[in-house]
Formats: sequence, structure tokens, C-alpha cells
Amino acid sequence: MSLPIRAFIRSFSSGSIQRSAIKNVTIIGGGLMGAGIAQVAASTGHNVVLVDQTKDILKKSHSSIEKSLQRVVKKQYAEDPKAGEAFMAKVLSQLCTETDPAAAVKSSDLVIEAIVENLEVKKKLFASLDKAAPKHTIFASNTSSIPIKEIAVATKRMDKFGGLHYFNPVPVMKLLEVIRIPETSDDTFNKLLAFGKAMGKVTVNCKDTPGFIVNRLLVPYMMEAVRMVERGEATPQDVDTAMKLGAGYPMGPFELTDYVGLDTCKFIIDGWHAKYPNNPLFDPSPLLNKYVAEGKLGNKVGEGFYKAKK
Ligand SMILES: CCCCCCCCCCCCCC(=O)CC(=O)SCCNC(=O)CCNC(=O)[C@H](O)C(C)(C)COP(=O)(O)OP(=O)(O)OC[C@H]1O[C@@H](n2cnc3c(N)ncnc32)[C@H](O)[C@@H]1OP(=O)(O)O
Ligand SMILES: NC(=O)C1=CN([C@@H]2O[C@H](COP(=O)(O)OP(=O)(O)OC[C@H]3O[C@@H](n4cnc5c(N)ncnc54)[C@H](O)[C@@H]3O)[C@@H](O)[C@H]2O)C=CC1
Repeated sequence: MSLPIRAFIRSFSSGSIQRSAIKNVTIIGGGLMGAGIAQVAASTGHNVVLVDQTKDILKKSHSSIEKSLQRVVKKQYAEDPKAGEAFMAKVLSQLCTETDPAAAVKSSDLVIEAIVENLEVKKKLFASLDKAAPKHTIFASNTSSIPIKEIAVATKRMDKFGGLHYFNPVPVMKLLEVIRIPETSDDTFNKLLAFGKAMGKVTVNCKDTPGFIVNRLLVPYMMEAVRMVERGEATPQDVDTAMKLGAGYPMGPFELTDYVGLDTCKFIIDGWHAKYPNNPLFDPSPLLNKYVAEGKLGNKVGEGFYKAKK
């Protein structure tokens, strides 16, 4: 018996991974998050179709998945590289790419959307998927900051709609926030929870409140960090060192912003400022806006608050 199958059976019997009714998964958006979600879904035995706008983007997504899988395999199969190679080949055989979302959802049990953090773009996508997907298909958004219901109203299947909020990097971060709206049926919610567990994640349930649990706490903290720098109280480097060594965080707020993507951070904060214009926590940050205007979007383009390590 090969190592991954043994490990999989062990996790079944220990209860850490559960069976799920969901087998065929379509991920829309092959960027930082979509690629990570596709990798972990395929690694846990699901058939995955990854969708993005062009073949070139999907080539990059595929190559980032391969690199990340190599890291996982190197660690998990240190003593059996051949089994590692077989595992990697199996995972990659369960993953295909597609540029036409309508074709990609034809036999899908679950669609997870991980495209740009923009309500109108997400609604337009889901409205078209609603027409193309079979009746039983469940829809989920990985949005960081947009209420799930505001996206779900674009469809006629709100009972089959929920939120699956993953964390970056998806292959490493154990948490998954599972969000229900009042219309989400118990059957859909239970299937989403079971799917999350089948992916090996620890799930937490959350109502459809802005930022769910983690981002509701993380965003004000990160915004205060950038305001400290704007007030000239400390440098990004010193803030990062302080939070790593003084609070035990794996990354400081500026390193984390580079990791998440400054464009995504700006979408989040601009969206919340428009929604809550009187809450000073969500006032725009001139420094963040300046970096985004200069194209310094973080690690994905090689530079943000820091120059990315090669
Ligand atoms: C200040 C500006 C203000 C802007 C404000 C705007 C506010 C908006 C912000 C809101 C953002 C919201 C985003 C969101 O919705 C939710 C999120 O995802 S929040 C982000 C959550 N993630 C984190 O907090 C990550 C924290 N960092 C870490 O945990 C570690 O640093 C990290 C694991 C990334 C890397 O670890 P490190 O030790 O530094 O490096 P290593 O390279 O040694 O990796 C350790 C370990 O992990 C494996 N690994 C790392 N990356 C991958 C990968 N992509 N694939 C596979 N494996 C990976 C690596 O192999 C190592 O394994 P070992 O066994 O230890 O060798
Ligand atoms: N970056 C992060 O750390 C996290 C981001 N999120 C959320 O996940 C979503 C995606 O974020 P990232 O992966 O970081 O963004 P990204 O910018 O890395 O990737 C987005 C991808 O979506 C594609 N795309 C855009 N519109 C599309 C469409 N109509 N059809 C198909 N593909 C389309 C883009 O080409 C791009 O490849 C956002 O909603 C974000 O808020 C959630 C958790 C963490």
C-alpha cells in the first residue's frame, strides 16, 4: 500500500478527514488562492477543473501548483521519493484547466469562486454560472470581505450558496471559515462542512458578517500598522520585527500585506470604506494607495513594501 493511501486511511479512522458527497470541484480564478485551493482539493482525492481567463494565466497557475506540491512531497515523502513522485503524478492527473467557465461547471458538484475582490464582477460570474451548472451544484465564494448574500442574490439557488473562506497559503494554513446565509439549506451547509473536512481543514462556522471571524480582527490591526508608519512613528521593518518577536506572529503586517497582495488589500479596504464611510478604522491609506498606483502589488509581482526574495 502506498504511503498517501495509508495516510489517507489513517486520517479517516482518526476522524481528521471525513467523507464528502462532493467529488467534482470547479475552482474559478487561478491566482494565489484559486491555485492553492485547486492543489489541496486534488491532493485530497477530488476531480478538479481550474478556470481562469487565459491559457497563459493557467500555465502560471499550474506551475505554481507544481512548485508547491514539490515542497509538500519533499517533506511528506522524504523517506520514499518514488511514492512521492507517484503521489504528485496522481494529484496532477486529477487536475485540469479550462478557460470557459460554462463548460467547466457542466459536471460539477461544487464551484468555488476565487476571482478578483469586486462585487459586480463576482455577481456577473455567478449569474452566468447559475444558467450553466446542473441543479444540484453548490456555489461558494472565497471572498475576504464581501457579504456572501450580496453575491448570492445574483443566482436563483440561494439555498445552495455559501462561503468557503480559505487562508493563504492554502496548502499550509489549516483553517477554513464556512459561512451560511439565512437561505443556505442545512443540506448545503453540511456538505460544505464535510467538504472542508475532506480537504483536511479545521472548519469554523460563521454567520455572514463583514470579514467573518479572522478578517474582522485582522483588518483593523493591519490598518493601524500602516497608520503608524504614515504618522512617522515607526518603519515597516520595525513594526514587522516588533510583531514577530513581541507578539509571536509568523509575519509582520507589512510582510503579510506583500504576501496577500496590495491590490487585494486595497479592494478590501475600499469596499469597507464605501460601506461604512463613518468608521475611521476603514479610512483609505494614502501609503497603500501610493504603492498600488506604482504597481507594487507585493510578492506576486516581485515588489511591495519589500522587494520579494527570489
Ligand atoms: C500594512 C498594510 C495595510 C493594509 C491593510 C489591508 C487590510 C487587509 C488585509 C486582509 C487580508 C485578508 C486575506 C484573507 O482573506 C485571509 C488570509 O489569508 S490572511 C493571511 C493568513 N496567512 C498568514 O497569516 C500567513 C502567515 N505566515 C506563515 O504562516 C508563514 O510565514 C508561511 C507558512 C507563509 C511561511 O513560513 P516560513 O517559515 O516563513 O517559510 P518556509 O518557506 O520555511 O515555510 C514553512 C513551511 O511551510 C511550507 N510552505 C510554505 N509555503 C508553502 C506553499 N505555498 N506550499 C506548500 N508548502 C509551503 C514550507 O515548505 C515549510 O515546510 P517545512 O516542513 O517547515 O519545511
Ligand atoms: N490573497 C489572499 O491572501 C486571500 C484572498 N482571498 C480572496 O480570494 C479571491 C482571490 O484572491 P487572490 O487569489 O489573492 O487574487 P489573484 O489576483 O491572485 O487572482 C485572481 C485571479 O482571478 C482571475 N479572474 C478575474 N476575473 C475572472 C473571471 N471573471 N473569470 C475567471 N477568472 C477571473 C484573475 O485572472 C486572477 O488570476 C478574492 O476574493 C480575495 O479577496 C481570500 C483569502 C486570502
